[in-house]
Amino acid sequence: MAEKIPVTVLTGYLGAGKTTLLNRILSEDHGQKFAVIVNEFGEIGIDNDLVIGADEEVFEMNNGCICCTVRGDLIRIIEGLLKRKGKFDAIIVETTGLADPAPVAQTFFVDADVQDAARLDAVVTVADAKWLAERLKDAPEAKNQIAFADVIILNKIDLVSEAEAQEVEARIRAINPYAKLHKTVNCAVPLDAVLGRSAFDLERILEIEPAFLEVEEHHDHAHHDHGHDHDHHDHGHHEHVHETHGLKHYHDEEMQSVALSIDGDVDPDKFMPWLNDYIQKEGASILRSKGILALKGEPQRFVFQGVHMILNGDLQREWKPGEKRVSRLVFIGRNLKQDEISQGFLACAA
Ligand SMILES: Nc1nc2c(ncn2[C@@H]2O[C@H](COP(=O)(O)OP(=O)(O)OP(=O)(O)O)[C@@H](O)[C@H]2O)c(=O)[nH]1
Repeated sequence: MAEKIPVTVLTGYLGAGKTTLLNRILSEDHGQKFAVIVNEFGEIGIDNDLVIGADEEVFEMNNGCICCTVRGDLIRIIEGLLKRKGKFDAIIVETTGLADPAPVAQTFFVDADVQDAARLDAVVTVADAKWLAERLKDAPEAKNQIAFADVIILNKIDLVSEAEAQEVEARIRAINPYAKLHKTVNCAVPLDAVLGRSAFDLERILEIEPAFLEVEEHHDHAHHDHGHDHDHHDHGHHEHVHETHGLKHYHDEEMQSVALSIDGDVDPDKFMPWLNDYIQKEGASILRSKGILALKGEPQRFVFQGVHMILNGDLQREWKPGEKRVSRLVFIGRNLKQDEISQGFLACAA
């Protein structure tokens, strides 16, 4: 039988550094050809544009709720890829920061065609050394991502003290004592630390999730009410738990995204102060912000990203001839003031 294509699932909470790691993998001189599948939260495909070489083999899945639709989508995309077998040495799936990695990992164990041709190589979780401890308190997905990891990249070590780094590592170890852990700045790890691990250990996952392989037989993805037991628990912070295929998925209902787009340029003298002020003021509830903007009079695209109050942005490549100059922005966070954000941004139009 032909060798199965290895699949690496890249997960990690919002802003931890998944795209940074992905770009590192893709830009290294490895002589391999990867297919990249990106799932994102928010309505506008910004992540896709931030991935190096995004012009070629990047497949996007734009679903809010990964647990309900992703498996069908993922299976469809992977089946398409597998038909082109021989063209790829490996597949990398980057999940949204809010994803529970379980249903993604499940795909490789429950769909017969996928199972025949592809194997899950490893779940790689990028964790933000500065924010992980907070997220473990309020975001159940963050905990699941750690629990499911075969490899943990404890990133942004530059933002914490030695003692804080040890503390966060201890918290990780309390959840997942087995994963290989690398402490990094900008996800600087050797490629073989994340790829070709043959590390996804089903035995261990079954210890965490005994129901992992219990799947409903006649699952109909086209049908909206497809037999999930929506099991609502009130733990005080509006999380709810889906019992899907015998497996629990957590959702955080306070988490929202606001995606905005201006058909044209923004005025940098208005936009920059607005963005900086707003992020300083509301950064506690804005987990993640990103944008690609056309600044008036500027031939290059301005790209910014933020995690809470920390923002960074720079001019990247030029707008291509024929490429439409649009200004797009996404904020992801808790209890966002949608109207305020929208009015503030629209007022920056040039
Ligand atoms: N200080 C510091 N910043 C980092 C490090 N790694 C990444 N960043 C920055 O953190 C921000 C988020 O990084 P991304 O790689 O986009 O994170 P992500 O996990 O892909 O984010 P989402 O796709 O929104 O979930 C960017 O502004 C990076 O430049 C690091 O080690 N130290």
